[in-house]
Amino acid sequence: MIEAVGLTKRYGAKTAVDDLSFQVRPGAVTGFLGPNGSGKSTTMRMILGLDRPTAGHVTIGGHPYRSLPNAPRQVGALLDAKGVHGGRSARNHLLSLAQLAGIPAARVDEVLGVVGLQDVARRRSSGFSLGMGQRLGIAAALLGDPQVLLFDEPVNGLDPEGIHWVRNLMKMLAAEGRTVFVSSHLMSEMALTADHLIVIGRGRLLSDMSVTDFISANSADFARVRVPEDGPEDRQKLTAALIEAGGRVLSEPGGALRVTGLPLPRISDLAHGCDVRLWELSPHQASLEEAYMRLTQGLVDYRSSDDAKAGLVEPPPLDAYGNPLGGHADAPAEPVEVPQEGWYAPPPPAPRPAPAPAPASSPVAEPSRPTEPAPAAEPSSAAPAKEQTSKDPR
Ligand SMILES: Nc1ncnc2c1ncn2[C@@H]1O[C@H](COP(=O)(O)OP(=O)(O)OP(=O)(O)O)[C@@H](O)[C@H]1O
Repeated sequence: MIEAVGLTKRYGAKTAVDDLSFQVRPGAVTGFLGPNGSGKSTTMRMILGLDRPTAGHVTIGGHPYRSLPNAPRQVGALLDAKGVHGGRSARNHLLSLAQLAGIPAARVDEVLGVVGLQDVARRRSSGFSLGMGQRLGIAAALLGDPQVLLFDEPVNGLDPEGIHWVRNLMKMLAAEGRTVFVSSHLMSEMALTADHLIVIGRGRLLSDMSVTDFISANSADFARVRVPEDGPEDRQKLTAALIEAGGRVLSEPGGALRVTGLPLPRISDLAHGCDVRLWELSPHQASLEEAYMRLTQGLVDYRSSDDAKAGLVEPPPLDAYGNPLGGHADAPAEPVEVPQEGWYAPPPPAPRPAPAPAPASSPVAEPSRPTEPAPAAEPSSAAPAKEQTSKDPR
């Protein structure tokens, strides 16, 4: 087990890691997430004794890394796949590491086979592709058959087959009872690989929970509702009914409605009640990416948007019907568009006030949120996914 207590690292005036406490347990893949510059690599370096904490401490199996007897046999790590002597062959690189740690040469050939580099084992690593370099780094981490493994961005540069292979490898290592701690920016990959997540932002702990709990704590389920394309007035009628019943309605690309705050049977009954046929009524859960974006939206140091404050503006307060307080209750019930650029994450579930008696006039849809950042398409969405691009200018 890895245990950090009050771990802090300052570089001059910059606090890279700020009072971080967490445990990484054996038998599970623990994902380590955070925006660029949030302190993931610094934390990993402190775990491995490569950086000295300014305050706090971190141990592996109860000992600081530097006090572990024969550490390479207990802990394996991939921090930087490029940290290889390019003039050496893959085999010689591993052989030199093995000799330093008293690991037999036979193990070198074994791990070369595990990562699929046996055919290029005698080639100089300077000619390796990014993906081959990653495989060599993973081979080095596995060399001592360690119980604790740390991987910093292990799927960087890998093709889909390679990503699939890394995913299965991580899961297999965890299933063998090892501690697997892996950082990544690929949310879709983390959703498939990790059991548990530790999320940091600006060096601080934001979340430490299972993937499932993380998604449900940071996002809300929603229903997708589609009416026949030849019935715009039906769509409007249904939207008004859904809002009046306390639902929140957004318009998706392709004409579907995204509804939160109402269970599926209730939506079905409301459609039946206003005589509107449905072509689709399906349950959806926000993706890990959407939940992650929502949690970290205020803590991104490097953002590609021209407007650094995009997405940080709170929407105006709503009444029980989703109307802006002081808004126009008699405006037509038109659903607001799901934002089309950047990313969109539905809000976490929040208790709604008890609905007041329905006013005679038709309520309006929830107010537009022009400053809310726009959508990461959720897998089954009609629109193609649009990923947020965060750029680290370093
Ligand atoms: N040696 C150093 N000297 C000064 N500042 C540093 C040093 N190492 C890291 N930092 C700063 O500490 C912060 C955290 O950096 P770190 O590399 O740990 O983040 P990260 O989460 O791994 O980022 P990324 O996802 O981009 O790899 C950044 O602001 C970085 O510029």
